[in-house]
Amino acid sequence: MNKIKVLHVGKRIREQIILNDINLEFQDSKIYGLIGRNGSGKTVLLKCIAGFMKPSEGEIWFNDKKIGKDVKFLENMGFILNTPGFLLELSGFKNLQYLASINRRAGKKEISEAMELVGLDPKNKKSVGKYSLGMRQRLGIAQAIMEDPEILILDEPMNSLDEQAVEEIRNILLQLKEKGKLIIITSHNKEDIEFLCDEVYQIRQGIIKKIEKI
Ligand SMILES: Nc1ncnc2c1ncn2[C@@H]1O[C@H](COP(=O)(O)OP(=O)(O)OP(=O)(O)O)[C@@H](O)[C@H]1O
Repeated sequence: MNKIKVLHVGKRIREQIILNDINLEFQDSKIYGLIGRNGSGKTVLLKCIAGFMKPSEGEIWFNDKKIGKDVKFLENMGFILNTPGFLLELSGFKNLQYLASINRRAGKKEISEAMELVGLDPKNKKSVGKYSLGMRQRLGIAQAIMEDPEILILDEPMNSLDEQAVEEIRNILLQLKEKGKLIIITSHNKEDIEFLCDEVYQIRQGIIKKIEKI
């Protein structure tokens, strides 16, 4: 059973308070949504949870390990944060192979399966530079799931996707939840959040508030 605890987390960037006393708890088999205006701090919070950014105050725990102390980064995590940077001259498959060589947890089979799941052909030799935005976004999702992580942190995973793709990705996320994954997503699309998330939180002026779903 995985649990993430965010305890009294604050973040200041150059005297600006981005996050103020954030307290949250996340667990397996659930999808959590973060909403808020542009610049409200959603990405900063996700980066703190992942261990890519250090909170100014407070602690983040992954099970019995403190992020930034016992472990550098959240363990067993797949993520999309910012636009995924791919090597434009290589195919999608080669890009994922390159990224998989870092952790050595995903081989050719796992990469192909992740690509097929998001509707990309692993045999397609087209270079990523010639991919549409939607194809790149799908590749980003394939990269996040190829190592079969227990935790998924996805910053606007539906960006640039058309209606059909959004529907497909929604179903994939729901399947992953059924498999026991802990998923945190941000979205500007209310419908995605309503449809997908078990719990929704809004960040406003650094403060987080649980939104009761209608
Ligand atoms: N590395 C950084 N250096 C300076 N300021 C930053 C940095 N990262 C974020 N900020 C500032 O923190 C605030 C929150 O940014 P963040 O990216 O978390 O917003 P967001 O809610 O994800 O917005 P969006 O919906 O546009 O993605 C913004 O004012 C941003 O300018």
